[in-house]
Amino acid sequence: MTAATTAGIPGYTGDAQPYGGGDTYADYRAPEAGFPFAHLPDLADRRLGATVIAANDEFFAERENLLKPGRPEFDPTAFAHKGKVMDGWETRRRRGPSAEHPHPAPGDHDWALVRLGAPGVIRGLLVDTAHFRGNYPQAVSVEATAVPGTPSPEELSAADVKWTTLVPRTAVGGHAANGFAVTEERRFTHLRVRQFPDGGIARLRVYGEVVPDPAWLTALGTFDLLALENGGRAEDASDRFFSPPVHTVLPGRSQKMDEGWETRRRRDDGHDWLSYALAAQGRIRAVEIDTACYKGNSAGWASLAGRDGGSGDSGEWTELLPRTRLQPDTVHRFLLTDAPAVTHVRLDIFPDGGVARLRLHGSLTDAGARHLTARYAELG
Ligand SMILES: NC(=O)NC(NC(N)=O)C(=O)[O-]
Repeated sequence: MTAATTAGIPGYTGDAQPYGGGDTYADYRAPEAGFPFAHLPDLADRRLGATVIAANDEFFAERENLLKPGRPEFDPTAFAHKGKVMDGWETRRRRGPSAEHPHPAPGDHDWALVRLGAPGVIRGLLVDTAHFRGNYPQAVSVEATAVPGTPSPEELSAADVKWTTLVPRTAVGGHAANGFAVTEERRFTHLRVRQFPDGGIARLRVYGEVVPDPAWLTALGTFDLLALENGGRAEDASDRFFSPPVHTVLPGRSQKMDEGWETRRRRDDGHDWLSYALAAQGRIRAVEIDTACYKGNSAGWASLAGRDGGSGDSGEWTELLPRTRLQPDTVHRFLLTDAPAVTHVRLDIFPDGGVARLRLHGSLTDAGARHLTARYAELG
């Protein structure tokens, strides 16, 4: 069944049909228009260092599957000692206390604790029950908290930890993309996911905006002003055909071609581009343009421009790096002298192709540091 929920996001409930062969996603329930928050980074991305630090039960399938990249898969022939092999987090069936009371109590549930890879403001959640057709949870809830440092599961479970409810106990559907809009304007570090009374969830995605710790960035002094983990954002692009722009600001280097940003082959006389917001106003001193793994399809040339104060069509673009030849599968390094203070940059590539990473090493201006500090305080 499908019921309308908040923000026009469909709410799914009820079983999916038993798998009857063929395309395992043929009857998967998901909104055709996608989710209004799915363009945002996943704060629970393993590539940012997120992890499922604990769960009370993972009898059929391990909790870590919740954050695996990529789509959950289903092999109808795969069985192991514990039962059906499932690509998700799945707990055993709960039983009541006696023959007279064989069913779980109303409040019985399983839980998992998730540390976000980059703390931030959460705008939306996906509780994906793909392939859990008759063994998905009847309902789920999601809570969030902000605990500094690296708390243990025991510390997170302490009575004095304040949890904020993002999703109250809500019925979900089997083999469905159960999405929830979140309106809590707070910076969070950890989530607690509960499934009532038990069952399986394939993936958890936590879409939002990274809010870095200004004290850490100030202590660093010089850092990558564009890195997602530092609060940088890929805002818009001319093309996302093969892989998304956010890849260019992820940690580490690409190991495969699809781990960067690659546009389709242009058949006109135009060129592709990507626009970004820095963590805050800063001065860039060193630029890295990495075309790792793009050997026959690297961007041919690239230029970089910056503006101060606002994205969109306001403000003047200032050239930071003129149009420069790029080599395939190469880290290019450029030093900038006396670059102006900017809040946004634009990477233009000619005519098309791939860029794996863009790194903009520099420092926050005083105004940039003040902006970050104020936002950090405002978000509690
Ligand atoms: N057919 C099943 O999937 N059974 C059980 N689950 C697994 N993974 O075996 C269960 O109890 O939900």
